[in-house]
Amino acid sequence: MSIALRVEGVSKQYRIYDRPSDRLKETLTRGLLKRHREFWALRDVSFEVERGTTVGIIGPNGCGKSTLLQIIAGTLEPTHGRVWRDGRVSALLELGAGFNPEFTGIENIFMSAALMGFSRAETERLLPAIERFAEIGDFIHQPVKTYSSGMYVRLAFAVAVSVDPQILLVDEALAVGDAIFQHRCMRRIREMQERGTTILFVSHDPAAVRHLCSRAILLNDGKIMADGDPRETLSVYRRLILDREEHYDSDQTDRDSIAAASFSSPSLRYVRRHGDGSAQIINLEVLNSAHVPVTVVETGEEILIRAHVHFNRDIVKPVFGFIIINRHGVHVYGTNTEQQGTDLHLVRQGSIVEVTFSFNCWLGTDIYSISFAVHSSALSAKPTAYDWVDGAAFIRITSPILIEGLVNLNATATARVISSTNHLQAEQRCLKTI
Ligand SMILES: Nc1ncnc2c1ncn2[C@@H]1O[C@H](COP(=O)(O)OP(=O)(O)OP(=O)(O)O)[C@@H](O)[C@H]1O
Repeated sequence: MSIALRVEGVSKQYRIYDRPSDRLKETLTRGLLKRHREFWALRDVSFEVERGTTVGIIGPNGCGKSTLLQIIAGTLEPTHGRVWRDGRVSALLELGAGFNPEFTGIENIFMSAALMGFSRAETERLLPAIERFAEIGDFIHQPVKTYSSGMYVRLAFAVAVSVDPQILLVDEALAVGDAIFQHRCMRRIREMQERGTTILFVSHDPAAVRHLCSRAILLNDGKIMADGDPRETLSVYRRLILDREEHYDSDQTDRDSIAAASFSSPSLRYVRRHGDGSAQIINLEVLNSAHVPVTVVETGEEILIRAHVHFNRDIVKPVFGFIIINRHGVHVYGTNTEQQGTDLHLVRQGSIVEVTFSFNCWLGTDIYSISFAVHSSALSAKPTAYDWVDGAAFIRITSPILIEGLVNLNATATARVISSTNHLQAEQRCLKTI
């Protein structure tokens, strides 16, 4: 087992001052007049992380997650203990951490890269990829204090993933990005997992922890309360929350994180696309039963996925299909015209084909992207994608009731009392007599 990261007996003490003037008084009296209370945000935290694994860090507000991540990133000194890391660490910390608000986006990129040991020439080579990933246009030349939180996190994430780190630390700031960006981030995180990057992922989103992490650590009051399989750790977390009688539980957190993600109108400009160009998907819409475009759909509602495809050459038996993908890259449902027995024998060059799939959308609550493709038959000797667009549209599924899991199986429930206490006592008396 190769270790990428070791946290040894880390504790962090903060000094709490009730008023700003108390700090001044204490400084002026060189500490003779003690005006602070001591507060331990972390107490004797130790763990190791195996190289190439993804570990989730969860816990209630104020339990020390961000403090721990900052100490691992090296931006905060522990009061006791130490951290050993093997390889370049790049961190997407809480909003506000990391960038200088007065510097422009470009200046902050150079500053962050320099802190990670990159030369100016190396950073210049990274710039186009960072700009492309962040996609904040000319704002990259403006001071970051003028950025919205979404733009800030786009730039911070773009920098964090473009420097090819061996260890990536991600604080939950990702929830701020819009749906398109969240999908892009999740895809990039998965690519990095495949390349063997070690990832520490702080999140309040149980679904994200379940899908991304092979292990989860629960922090509570600055101490490790559980460490192991994500499902087991999440269930300890759920019990903790219930015990504390807080106003939310982890399912609510699921819903909060979905609600927090603002929705952008879909645009084919922003998506991943491939194909040999024999046909071109011109547009894709999600419509409700009244044929009105929608981005928010209630689970079970009838929807139509409608695309218009232009043909640049004659094509025999083109197949049109879609896949619905959740935030974690899980293909939740997909079908195509070949499977549905809808056959267009020959489509002539210059034609535009309208394709419509309609169904009742029994998905669980989440944000989904829709990939749409036109391709040759899966049975053909050399299957070819004519045009394939990932993230062609985005929908958010809502539900009036809580739904656990990926799909809504629309269960019904019945319950009835089949034995009253009196019957039970009578039965017990009979049993004793026997
Ligand atoms: N600079 C500071 N000075 C004093 N106390 C601090 C400071 N930074 C954090 N704390 C306290 O330390 C504790 C842990 O904070 P931290 O931000 O690490 O928690 P967290 O688990 O990330 O919380 P959240 O889920 O709300 O982001 C909190 O009680 C917080 O108020």
